[in-house]
Amino acid sequence: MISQMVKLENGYTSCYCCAALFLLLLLLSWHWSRNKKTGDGIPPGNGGLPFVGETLQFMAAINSTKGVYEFVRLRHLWHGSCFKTNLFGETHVFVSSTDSAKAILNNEGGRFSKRYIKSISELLGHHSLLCADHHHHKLIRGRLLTLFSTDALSSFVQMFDVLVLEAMSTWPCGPVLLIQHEAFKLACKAMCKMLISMENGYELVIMQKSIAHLCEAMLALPLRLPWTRFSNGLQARKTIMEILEKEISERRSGIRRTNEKVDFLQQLIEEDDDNKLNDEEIKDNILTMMIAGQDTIANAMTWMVKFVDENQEVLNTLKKEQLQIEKNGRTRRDNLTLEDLNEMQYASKVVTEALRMASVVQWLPRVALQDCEIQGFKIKKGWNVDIDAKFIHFDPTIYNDPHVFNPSRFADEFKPYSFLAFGMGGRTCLGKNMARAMMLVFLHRLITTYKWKVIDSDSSIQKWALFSKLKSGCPVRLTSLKQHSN
Ligand code: HEM
Repeated sequence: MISQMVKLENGYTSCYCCAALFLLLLLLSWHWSRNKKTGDGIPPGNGGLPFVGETLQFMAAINSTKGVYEFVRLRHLWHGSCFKTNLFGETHVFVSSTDSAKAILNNEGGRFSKRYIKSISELLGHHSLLCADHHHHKLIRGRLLTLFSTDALSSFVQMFDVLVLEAMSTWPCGPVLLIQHEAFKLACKAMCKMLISMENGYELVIMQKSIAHLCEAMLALPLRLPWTRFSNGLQARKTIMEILEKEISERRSGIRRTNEKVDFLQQLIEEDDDNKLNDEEIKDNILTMMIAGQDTIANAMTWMVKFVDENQEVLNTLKKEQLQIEKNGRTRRDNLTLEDLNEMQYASKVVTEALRMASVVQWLPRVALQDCEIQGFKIKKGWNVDIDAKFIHFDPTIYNDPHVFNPSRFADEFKPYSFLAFGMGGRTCLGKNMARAMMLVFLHRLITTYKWKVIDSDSSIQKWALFSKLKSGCPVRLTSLKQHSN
């Protein structure tokens, strides 16, 4: 009995000791990092706990409705415009001046290269344009660039307009409609059609679901247990890879032929250049373009609808322009063209302002390839350097009243490297013209077909979202303009 009590007591004592030791470590680490002087030229910041750094706080932000950027925003408040932290066992420095953005984005391959956290590169694949090292990236980007020609954009605009009109013809007036959901379906359809000519049916539904799971897993802890988000993401990648593999082999064997050789997959398969991409590279990059071009665009469109709804003056100016374009005749009968989009001067500024304020991609991840200095701080080789696009987009020294939605601010030239929604330099978004075109088509059809009201003004952010995403999904009630005018 006594020996049992002694055992129990010993058990309690060791528990207390462990807890006390843990608390002590926590306090020491907190105290050390808070009081750390920056006399050594290293950016200020909290190193966090031994081994895990500030990963737990980062994950807590991802799992909150303030969104992952809250982690970054708070540290800017505590430490200033450039700070250092430790995430997933690696050092990250967040930089936020246009000069540092210029130096880093223009120096691709010299002192800096791109680097995503490991979980992202595993989900996208090692040949993905987004994750490839400098040399490999140059080769793949060269191949993919040819797919994004003006001719391709021109036919994409008409195809996307058809999809938008088709979708809108099913939208109910009266009941609540979630813009986020509709925009995601539209973007998914457009990307699947453009990339692999997949238009309808079961496989498209599987594709939509898999892409959603993959996006959710991007920021998850890379735990391979069967029930984790990360494992679900890996499973989704496997499903997409299998669909692509089947598609490639059917096309190669002649079982399936796309009538028009317009889709991206067919163009990549048929290339007969010495430097053509192999099947693994093709699959990883088709997947990359699907991911790069869906959640981003769906979120950007959703924020745009919210911002415009909240700014009646903008809405009125926009309506005037778009109804005039419609009145000019073409868009009632035919599909929108690239030329029509070029006439949308004000709408184009609305799109740019929505992209600035939404800052869908919040920072641009790079890695330092050698010791260097940024914003007056020493950066060591191997550190991750994240260019904080959102901070720059809301910097009051660059944009007056940055929290006001004011498309007219883009009537003037803007400061170089102050608009980073699509990045800049050698890694600029390949689909940026496509994305802008999609937003213009969507805006034109929405404005000229409906009156709408957003019925939930909540700006909370969706948990676990890689790209800034509205939790509410932007619910709207639509009234048809056409019924009124008929
Ligand atoms: C509103 C929608 C979009 C936004 C905000 C956006 C934003 C971005 C950003 C910030 C980057 C990374 C730049 C960097 O790290 O320096 C990027 C890269 C990329 N985006 Fe987009 N994007 C959008 C739509 C699209 C679309 C529709 C496609 C078409 C398939 C696309 C394809 C790509 C590709 C392939 C890359 C990798 C470029 C490279 O590393 O060379 N994006 N995008």
